This record gives sequence, structure tokens and C-alpha cells, in this order.
Amino acid sequence: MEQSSMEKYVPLHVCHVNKTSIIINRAHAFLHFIAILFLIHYRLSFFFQHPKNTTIPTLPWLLIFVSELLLSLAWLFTQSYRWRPVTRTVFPERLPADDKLPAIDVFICTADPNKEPSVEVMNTVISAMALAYPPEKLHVYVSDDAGSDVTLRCTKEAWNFARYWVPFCRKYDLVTACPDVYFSSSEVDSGDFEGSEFKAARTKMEEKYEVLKQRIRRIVQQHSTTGDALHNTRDHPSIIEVINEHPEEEDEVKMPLLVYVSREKRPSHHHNFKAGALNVLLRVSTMISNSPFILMLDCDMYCNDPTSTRQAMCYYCDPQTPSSIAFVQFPQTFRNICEDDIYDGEIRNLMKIFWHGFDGVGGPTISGSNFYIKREALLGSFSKQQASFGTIASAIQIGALEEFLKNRYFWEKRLT
Ligand SMILES: O=c1ccn([C@@H]2O[C@H](COP(=O)(O)OP(=O)(O)O[C@H]3O[C@H](CO)[C@@H](O)[C@H](O)[C@H]3O)[C@@H](O)[C@H]2O)c(=O)[nH]1
Ligand SMILES: [Mn+2]
Repeated sequence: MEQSSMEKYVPLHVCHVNKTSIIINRAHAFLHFIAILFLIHYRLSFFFQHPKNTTIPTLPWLLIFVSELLLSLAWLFTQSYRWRPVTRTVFPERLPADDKLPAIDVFICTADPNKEPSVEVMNTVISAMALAYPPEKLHVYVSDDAGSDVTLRCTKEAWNFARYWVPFCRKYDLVTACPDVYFSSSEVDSGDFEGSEFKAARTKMEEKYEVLKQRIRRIVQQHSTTGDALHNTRDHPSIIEVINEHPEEEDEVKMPLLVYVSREKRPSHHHNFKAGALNVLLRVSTMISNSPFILMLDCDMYCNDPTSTRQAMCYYCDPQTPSSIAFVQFPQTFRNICEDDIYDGEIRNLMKIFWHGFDGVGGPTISGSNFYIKREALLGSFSKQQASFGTIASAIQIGALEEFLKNRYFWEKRLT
């Protein structure tokens, strides 16, 4: 019996060990190591020569020797990155049918509409709504730490635009789900389509995007010219709003849920920056959607591959993946840094070399954004109990964390 079920197993992902890189890296490490041994021999031999032959003072020689030893030690530690680099391949086409896929919550944090331009933040929100996933299983939460009316109004505008943008992306299978990048890119991403129908639809979308940008700019401008600008970003009550501008209209295309959350902030309490905001989103989303997986995004990190949801699920849905897997990290790619990126501002070195190396030696890293985390890894078995404590309002009040933790242990005790 077991044999036949093993035979039927089709992997959803595979891990390749890069043999050529291993040979090159290890040969290079070996040669480098020999060179270091020669250097140490050279430095040490200085101390054994007759004092008469010595023309160089001992102290500088010793200092240089110590620094070289330290550098060699640092080099030795970094060899683990190059020891066994791996790459991974996923097979999203083998995933179960849409109705069997697990739900996903997307958390987007923003902190200040003056420092983080609203047009960019809304582009991130729109790109998350256009992720290639069943809309009823996708829930996007925007955390606004400033509690600003600007962000709330812009989120509503973004939702209105997404009602047209999401179907457009789906219909034409677009890879670039971020409107700003899509319309400013020199290469036209027409997905699977060409021809006049697509061109007409694209022109219409471009006009709608221009209108969206104008509206957002107007909101920002109105805000800076009225008394609203005096709004205290460090002292405000909580707001949660499910964005649905036209609840009476039955949309022909189903949309992911979009929720605006602004936690309560008071000067007398530490707000703990992004971590505090994520904690609140975790609690609020437990009440609303309680999806088993969460994608975390910074407000300036748009989704540049809408299929990332399905790619991440290839790890979680594979029956042979260990249940202890807690997160799937995607690399960050940066655009518009500068033409000659001589200081590697794009940090390709980290994303394309180091991360593959970490992964190969069993130590993948989390970068703080762009990862799909399992709710259970953060909340334990409590994550399976939806909305069992308090109300949404209490979940975002200061001090509710203690209450939440008390409840968490209460539920864990009852389950065991
Ligand atoms: O009180 C705060 C402060 C920041 N943020 C948000 O947190 C995110 C990251 O903050 P940012 O100042 O942009 O940090 P960076 O240094 O640009 O980001 C790097 O460092 C962060 C902190 O370690 C990580 O979270 C990020 O993933 C990583 O890209 C942004 O979306 C902010 O809006 C909040 O929600 N509340
Ligand atoms: Mn940032």
C-alpha cells in the first residue's frame, strides 16, 4: 500500500545542488587557503630570523600580521555561503485545483504619507490585489501607522482602480501587475495577447491609471493645505475599514478583500514600529480571514511576479515538505538605482550568491519583507481557532496584546 502511494507522489518542488559551482568554489577556496598558509609562514618566519638581519620594527609587522589573521578568519567564515549553493524549481501547474488551495493574507505596512509617496504605496496595494490567486482566497491588509486620512482615501481610490486593473491583468495574463512599472516600462508586457483588442484595452487602462494618479495627488494636496495636516501621527485612535466603495453593485469579477487598518497609538505607549504594526495586523486578520499563510510586504516592495503565491504554495502543499517549514522567502529586486551600479546597490551579491549558499547549508534567511510565512509558525495551534477572543476593536487597542497572549495560552491548553 505504502509503496503505491509513494509511486504516485509527484513533487511540487525540487532542489538542485549546483555541482559546477561547488567544484569551482571549493577549488578556489583550496587555492586561497594555500595562499593564506604561505602568508602565515612568511609572517612567522620574521620572528625566527637573527635580530641582526631585521630591518623592519617588530610592532608594525605584528599589527599587520594580526589584521591579516582576522581577515583570513572572516574569509573562512564566508566560505559556508559558497560551500554548497542550491537552486530550487517549483511546478505550480501541479498544484491542486483552486478550491483546494489554502487562503493567503497579504500585509502591507506604511508609516508616513509624507515620506512614503502615496502613489507608490497604492501601486504596491494594487499589485498585491492582482496576485494570480483565487480572489476569494486572497485578503490584502494595509497597515497605516500614521492613521492618516490621506492613506485611507487613497486606498479607496486604489480599490476603485483595481476593479478594472485586476480583470485586465487576469484576462491578458500580465506579468507586470504593478501599474506604474507596467506603463513606464519600455517593453510592452502583453501577456498572451496581441492585436487591436488588447491595444484598445491597454489605452483605456492607461487613461484610468492617469486619473488615479491625479486623484491621489489631489488628495495629498488637499491634505497639506487644510487643517488635516495637523493630524498627530503619534496620537490617534484605531480605525478598521473593509474597503468596498459600491457594496450594492454586484461586480462581475470577484475581487480580493481589501482592509485598511490603523492601530491606536498613544505617546505614552511604545508602538514598536513595523513589528508593532505587524502584530496588530496578525490579530485583526485572525478575526477577519485567519488565512493559514501570510505574505509580508513593505509599502515600497511591489509584487513583481504575480505567480509568487502559487510558487510559495508549491512548498507548503507538497506532502513531503516537512511540517516544520515556517517561511518561503523571495528575493528582493531593486529598480532605478543608477545606470552604473558599481557599489552593488541592487545587492545582487546577497540575493544571487549568498542566499543560495545559506539555503544549501540549511540556514535560509528571512529578510523582513517579501516572504510567505505560516500563521501557525507565529501563533501555534491557536491559529486554527478563529475569532475566539474579544472583538476586533479590542484586538487593536493598546494592551490587547497581553490579553491576546493570555487567550492564546488558554486556547492552547484547551486543545492539548
Ligand atoms: O513605525 C513604523 C516604521 C516603519 N513601518 C514600515 O516598515 C517598513 C520598513 O521600514 P523602512 O523604514 O522602509 O525600512 P528599510 O530599511 O527600508 O527596510 C529594511 O529594513 C526593515 C527593518 O529591518 C525591514 O522590515 C525591511 O524588510 C527591509 O527591507 C515600511 O513599509 C514602513 O512603512 C511601519 O509600519 N511603522
Ligand atoms: Mn524601505
